[in-house]
Amino acid sequence: MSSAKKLQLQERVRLPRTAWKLADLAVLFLLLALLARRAASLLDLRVGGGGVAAAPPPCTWCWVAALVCEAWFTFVWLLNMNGKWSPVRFDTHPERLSERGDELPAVDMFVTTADPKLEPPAVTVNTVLSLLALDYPAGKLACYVSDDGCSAVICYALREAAGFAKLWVPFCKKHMVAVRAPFVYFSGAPAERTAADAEFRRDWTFMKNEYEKLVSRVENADEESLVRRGDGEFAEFLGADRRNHPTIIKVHDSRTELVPWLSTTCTYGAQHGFIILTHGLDAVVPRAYVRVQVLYDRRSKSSDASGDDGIPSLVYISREKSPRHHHHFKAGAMNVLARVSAVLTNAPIMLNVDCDMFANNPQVALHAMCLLLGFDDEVHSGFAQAPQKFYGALKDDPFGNQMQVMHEKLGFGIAGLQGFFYGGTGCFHRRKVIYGAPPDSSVDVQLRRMKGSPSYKELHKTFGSSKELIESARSIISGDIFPAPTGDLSSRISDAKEVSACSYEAGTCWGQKVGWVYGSMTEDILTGQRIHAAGWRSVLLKPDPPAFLGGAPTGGPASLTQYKRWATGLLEIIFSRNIPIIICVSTHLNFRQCLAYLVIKVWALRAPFEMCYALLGPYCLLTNQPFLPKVLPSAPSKRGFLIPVALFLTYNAYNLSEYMDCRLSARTWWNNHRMQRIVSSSAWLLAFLTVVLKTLGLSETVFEVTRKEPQSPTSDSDADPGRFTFDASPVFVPPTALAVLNVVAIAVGAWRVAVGVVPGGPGVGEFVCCGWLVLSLWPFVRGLVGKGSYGIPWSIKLKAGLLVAAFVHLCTRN
Ligand SMILES: O=c1ccn([C@@H]2O[C@H](COP(=O)(O)OP(=O)(O)O[C@H]3O[C@H](CO)[C@@H](O)[C@H](O)[C@H]3O)[C@@H](O)[C@H]2O)c(=O)[nH]1
Ligand SMILES: [Mn+2]
Repeated sequence: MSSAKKLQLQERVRLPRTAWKLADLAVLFLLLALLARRAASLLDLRVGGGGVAAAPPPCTWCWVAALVCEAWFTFVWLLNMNGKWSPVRFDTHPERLSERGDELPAVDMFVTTADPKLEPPAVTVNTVLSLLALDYPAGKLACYVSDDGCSAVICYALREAAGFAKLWVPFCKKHMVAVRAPFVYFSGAPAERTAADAEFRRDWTFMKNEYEKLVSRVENADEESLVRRGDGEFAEFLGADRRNHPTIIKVHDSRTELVPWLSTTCTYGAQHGFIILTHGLDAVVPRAYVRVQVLYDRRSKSSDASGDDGIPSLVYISREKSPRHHHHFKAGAMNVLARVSAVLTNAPIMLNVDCDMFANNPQVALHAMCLLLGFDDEVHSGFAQAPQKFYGALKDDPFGNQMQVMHEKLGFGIAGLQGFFYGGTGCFHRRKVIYGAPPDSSVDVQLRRMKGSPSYKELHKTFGSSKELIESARSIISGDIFPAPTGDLSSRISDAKEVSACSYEAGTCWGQKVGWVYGSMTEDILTGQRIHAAGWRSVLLKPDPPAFLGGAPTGGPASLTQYKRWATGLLEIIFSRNIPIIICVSTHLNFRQCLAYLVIKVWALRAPFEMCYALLGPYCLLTNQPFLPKVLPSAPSKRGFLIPVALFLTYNAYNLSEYMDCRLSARTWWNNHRMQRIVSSSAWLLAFLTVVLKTLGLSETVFEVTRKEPQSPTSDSDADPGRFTFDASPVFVPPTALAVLNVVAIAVGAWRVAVGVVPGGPGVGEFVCCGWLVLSLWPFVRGLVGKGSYGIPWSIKLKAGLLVAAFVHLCTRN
C-alpha cells in the first residue's frame, strides 16, 4: 500500500476557501436585496401606492433599465461564484517517472506563426529552441512549425536555429540550464555555476557569441535576397503570395543531416556513440559540448536507452493556400500540423504553443506526463493545460491582460469541475482525443467495441483520402501503444504535402468532429468544449517554475484588438449551433462546467448591459432625475440608499482582497478594474456588434494577429510603456464618448446644484457613479489632451463628440 502511494505521479489537492464562500454569498445577498428593493418600488408605483417602504421612482424607465442591468449583474456574479466555488490543484512528481519505469510516450510539438512583421522570426526561433532543449528523450520529440505568413525569412531562421540547436541543446543539458530560450538565458550574467568554473564560463561566452550571431543573421535576413539566392534553397518562395501558394515543407532531421557535415569536419572521439569535433572548427568550437550522437534510429532501442543526447527533428510547414478555400486561421493551421505530424512521426501526445510562448521549465513535458500517465483511468486527463503566464510583464498590469487573478481564482476553481479550459497554447493533448475519440469508459466506446474497429471506409470519410493518414489514425484510435513510422522523415514529404493541401478537408470531419473546431475566433475554447462534451476531463498543469511564458500585448490598440477577438470568438460559440443549454443536455458536458464556460462566453454580451448602466448616471444628471435611492432624512429611504453603498464597498473590497490574496498590489487591482470598464465599453461592445452583424450575414469575422514585442529592449528611453496609447480604430470611439459624456454630465449636475437644488432630482449616488466612471476612463480623459500615440486622434474625438452631442440632445429635447 505504502509503496503504491509513493509512486503516485500526481495528487489532486482540494483548496479550502470557506471565508471566500461567505464573501461570495454576502455580495450575492446584497445584489438580491437591491433587486428586491427596485422591484418593490416599481410595483408600488404600478399599484399607485407610493408607500412607505420605498420612495417612488420618478423616472420609471430608468428604474426598469437599472433593474434589468442589475439582474444581469447578479447572473454574472452567480456564474463566477459557480466557477470559483470548489478549487483544486494538481501536484506532479516527475522524479517518480523513472522510479516507476513507465515508458515515456513520444511528443509532437507544434508552433504556429502567421506574420513575420507582427511576430519577429527571432521570437519564434527562441520558442523552438526552448522546445528542442526540453528534458525529455530527444528521440521522442519532434518540433513542427506552421508558417501562415509563407515567409522565406522564417524558413531561413528555422534552418539557422536547427544548426544552432546542435550546440545549444548539448550545452543546456550539460550545464542544466534553467531557462532554455536563449534570449532569456543571455539577458543575465552567467549565474548557473560559480564564477570559478572556468569551463562553464568559456562555454557560456562561446554560446552567447554564437547566439548573437544567430540573431543578427535572422534579423538581417531579407526576403528578396533569400529567394534569389544562387543555391535555390528558398526558390519555392519565389512569387509565393501568402494567400495563394502551394505547400512548402522543409525537414531538418539532425539524424540524417549531420552525416555529410560531420564527415568532413569531424573524427570519431573516444566516447561510445559520440562524435567530437576536432578538425576545422576546432578553433571556434570548444570540444566539450559538441557531443552529437548520430545515425541512431530515434525509435530504436538504443535511442530509448540513451535517447537524451540527440536533437529532435524540426519541420517547417507553410500549408497550401488558395483564395478558393477558407483557411480557418489558427484552427486550420493546427489541423494541418496534426495531419503532417501524423504521417511523419505520429506521436500519441501533442504539445501546442504560440510562437511567442517558450518553455520556461525544461521539465514541463515530464510534469505533463505525470498528469497524462498518472491517473488509473485516462478519462481524467483528456488534456493538460498550463495557464498563460507572461515574461517581462509590465509592472502592475497596466493593460489588464496578465490575468493572474483570473487564473488563480477561476482557473483552480474550474480545475475542480470538469477541468480547466483549453487555452490554445501551452497544452498537451492526446492525439486520439483530438481525433474525436471518446474516453474508454464511455457508452460510445462500448457501442463501438461491439461494432468492431472502424472500417477503412469510415476512416476514409472521417480523416480524408490519405492512406498513410488513415493507417496512422487507425493505430492511434485502436490504442496501439507507441505507433510510429520508421525511417527517414524526408522520404515522406510527399505524403505530408498531400495532407496539407487546402482541398484535403473537403467532405471530411476535420474542423468539426476531428481536430481543431472551425467557426470561432477562439478555436481553443470551442475545441476544448468539444473534448469536454465527449466526456473527457482535463487537468491544470502548474509546475514551479511556470511551464511556459509568452508575451502580453502592450499599448491600447494591441490589447483591445486581442480582447475584441476573444470576445467575438466566445460570443460566436453561443450564437452558433453550440448553444450552451442544448450542449449541456445532449452531451457529457457537466452542468456546472457549462456554466463555467459561460463566464467567459458572455463577455461580449455583458457590453450592452454595462453600457446601458454606465449611461444611466449621465442621463439622470442631464435630465435632473435619480436612478438610485436617495439619502433623505426620512428613515426608510435612508435604508434603501444603504444597499447600493454596501454593495459598492463590499464588491470592491472583495476584488481588492482577491488581488492581495494573489500577492498583487492595490495598483494592479485598480488597473484591472479600470481596464475592465474600458474593455467592456470598447472591445466587448464592438465584438457584440460584430457578432450581431455576422449572425445577420452582413459581415465576416477575421483573426487579427496580436503584435509581439521584439525581445531586445528598445532604445526609446522616454517612452512610458504602461501609458495607454491610441490609434484611429473604431474601438476607441465609445469609451472616448463615455468619458466626455460623464464629464459633461457632472458639470451640468454641479451647475444645477450651484443654482439651487430642485427637489426630486439626482443625489450623491448619481454623482458618485459618474465620478467613478471618469476615474475608470481616466486614460481617455488624459488621451483627449495627449500627444502622438498618447493622444486620441481627431477622427475619434470628432465621432465621439457627435455621439455625445446626440445623446445630450435626446436627453434634453423636452
Ligand atoms: O491565421 C492565423 C492566425 C494566427 N495564427 C497563430 O495563432 C497564434 C495565436 O495568435 P495571437 O495573435 O498570438 O493571439 P493571442 O490573442 O495571443 O492568442 C490567444 O488567443 C487565441 C484565440 O483567439 C488562441 O488561439 C491562442 O492560443 C491564445 O494564446 C499565433 O501563434 C499565430 O501565429 C495562425 O497560425 N494563423
Ligand atoms: Mn499570443
